[in-house]
Amino acid sequence: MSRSREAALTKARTLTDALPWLKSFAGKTVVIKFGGNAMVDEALKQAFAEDVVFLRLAGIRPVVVHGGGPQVTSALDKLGIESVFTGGLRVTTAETMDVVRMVLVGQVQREIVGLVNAHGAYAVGLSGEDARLFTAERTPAWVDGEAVDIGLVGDVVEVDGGVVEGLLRDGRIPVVSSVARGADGEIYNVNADTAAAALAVALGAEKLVVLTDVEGLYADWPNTDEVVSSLRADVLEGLLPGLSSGMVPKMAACLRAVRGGVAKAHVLDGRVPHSVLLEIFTDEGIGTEVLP
Ligand SMILES: Nc1ncnc2c1ncn2[C@@H]1O[C@H](COP(=O)(O)OP(=O)(O)O)[C@@H](O)[C@H]1O
Ligand SMILES: CC(=O)N[C@@H](CCC(=O)OP(=O)(O)O)C(=O)O
Repeated sequence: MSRSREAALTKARTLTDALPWLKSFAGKTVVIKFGGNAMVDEALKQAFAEDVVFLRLAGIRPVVVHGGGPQVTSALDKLGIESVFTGGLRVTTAETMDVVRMVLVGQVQREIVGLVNAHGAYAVGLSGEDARLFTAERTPAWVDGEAVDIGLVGDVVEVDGGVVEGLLRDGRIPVVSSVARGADGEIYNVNADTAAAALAVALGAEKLVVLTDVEGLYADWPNTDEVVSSLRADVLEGLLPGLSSGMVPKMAACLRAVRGGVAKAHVLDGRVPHSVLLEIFTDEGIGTEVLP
């Protein structure tokens, strides 16, 4: 067989290999959390935008929930405000909250919307405050079994997904920031992994995909030799109290998603270009999957 014919066949096989996945995900909702640390490279950001547009054109309903922790930290640095994290969550004063809202909704969300819309009229940005998408309740951080007050940090206690459902019905790609109104009228800073899980549950999503800046959950952090490729909710629940910082909200979000009816949650390496497409349309065992 000629070399060009062989190359053509390989390409065709790559496309037909995706067929079973295209069939099983058609019409399904997939919530993707785009992490702040996976968001620092221009080429990766563009690859991510291509992936969500690809999903949409393949008949899947992608919903993006974005982070932006590193971007918030750098804005606070410029203002001379120190960033403090407790149990993986940012200690949030009223002054910090103003910056969080400005950076997440006004900067990071706008940038993702722009990247996606380079491909067509798809992305619509929303804050969790819009149409009361999220209602939050002030939450402490938990350190060694003790509750520690961390200011205006909220957990999502109610989701009104109507606005997102409406956008999906119109063929749009919702891009959601993790800022939420409290039932008390206060505005809260919600960790983006937590917000993504709450939204995935409320929308009855098929899958929650969490992009980050490591290969997945390392079995023996800070040793990075072994990535846990698959774990069940009950096992994860046992591991959670022993996990360190950044992974705590992430793995707790995966647990919340699968316990809330999402078929599978996945932590992926956002540094790998097109990791979302690889996860959804191929058999590659990448990252860490969490099953109910
Ligand atoms: N067991 C673990 N496996 C992988 N990463 C871990 C683990 N424990 C802590 N981490 C840290 O968690 C970080 C990811 O969390 P975070 O920085 O909040 O990510 P993101 O900005 O993507 O939400 C990793 O970069 C790593 O430093
Ligand atoms: C309460 C809390 O910690 N909120 C986060 C919200 C952004 C976020 O979660 O961004 P990443 O996903 O990039 O970490 C923060 O202020 O950094």
